[in-house]
Amino acid sequence: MLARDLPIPCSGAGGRRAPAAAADGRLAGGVLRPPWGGVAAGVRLVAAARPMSVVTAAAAGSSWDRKAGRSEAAVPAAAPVDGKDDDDVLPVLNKLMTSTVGKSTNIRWHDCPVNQLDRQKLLNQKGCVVWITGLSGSGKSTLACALSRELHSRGHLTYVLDGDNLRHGLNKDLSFKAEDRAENIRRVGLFGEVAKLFADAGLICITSLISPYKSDRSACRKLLPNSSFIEVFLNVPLEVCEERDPKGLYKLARAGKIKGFTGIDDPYETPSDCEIVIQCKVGDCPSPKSMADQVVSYLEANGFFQN
Ligand SMILES: Nc1ncnc2c1ncn2[C@@H]1O[C@H](COP(=O)(O)OS(=O)(=O)O)[C@@H](OP(=O)(O)O)[C@H]1O
Ligand SMILES: Nc1ncnc2c1ncn2[C@@H]1O[C@H](COP(=O)(O)OP(=O)(O)O)[C@@H](O)[C@H]1O
Repeated sequence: MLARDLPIPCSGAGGRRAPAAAADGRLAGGVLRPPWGGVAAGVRLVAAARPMSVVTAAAAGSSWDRKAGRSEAAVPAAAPVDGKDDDDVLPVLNKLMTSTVGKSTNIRWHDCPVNQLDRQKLLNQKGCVVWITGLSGSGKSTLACALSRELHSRGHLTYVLDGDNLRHGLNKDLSFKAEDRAENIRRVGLFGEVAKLFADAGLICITSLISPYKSDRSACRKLLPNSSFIEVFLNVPLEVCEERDPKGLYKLARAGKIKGFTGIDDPYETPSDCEIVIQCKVGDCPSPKSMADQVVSYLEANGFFQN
């Protein structure tokens, strides 16, 4: 089969450069192709900036650090292609552009011409993650729902990822041991597995998980672009949560029937660098609506409702 007959993927490493994207440089890392779809003679193959750990371009002698790959267009370049026929060149280029990420070998990142900025313009908002953390019973789910209702009524697209709900599906294989809690958080936030994907889609993603460990929360924060991780600490005293005890879990934990319950015989590490603290005292707790308004004000003041 001739190279010109090969299907052209969305864009990126193997794709045709879309005129609009080429004009504003968005696909600066894509392969420049002549109209018939081959690789233009003399054009150096440049890998698009994308999150991958190591590019297995052994022949080109390059490796690619994940962080560097994200911030600038690294160039694990192909050998010069001059003088080669399409049929010889494309398989070589394809091989050079595959990578190994974790246990996934020979994979390739595909960029599409519609990017996060385009989606944000469409939605008239900036994608972000509002990460609500606090003890069981502190009101995380209530705040998440109130916030999403408030934002929805103002015309903003949101999606709620609730710890309890996720444990009904995606995370149902995980217990409450420290390593499983960490994995729970990792799937939702770390490596952008879920929350980051939603933020990248341009949505205001609201997560409500106990997320008791600082290290797990800050690992999630590091993954998201500057300022798009907004940590909201529901600072509700244990005695208030225990008094509420809507699921009867504190009672069971106190009776020793649930082991490793957060706040009872498992730690909750209080956030020290969060964007928003919602304070609740015994007998004096803001209403769900006013908690939601506090978050909305933050988003407004920090430009999340502009594209
Ligand atoms: N041992 C133990 N400790 C804490 N919580 C427990 C435990 N066992 C079950 N549950 C119920 O699970 C909900 C918390 O799930 P999360 O995914 O948010 O927890 S974590 O972030 O992984 O720590 C939590 O829901 P919320 O009350 O909504 O926080 C509890 O209902
Ligand atoms: N701001 C609030 N004031 C009074 N009660 C609240 C408030 N927020 C939540 N609650 C109540 O506290 C209990 C726990 O709330 P929930 O949202 O399920 O907490 P979490 O998701 O943190 O476990 C529920 O019975 C809820 O109605």
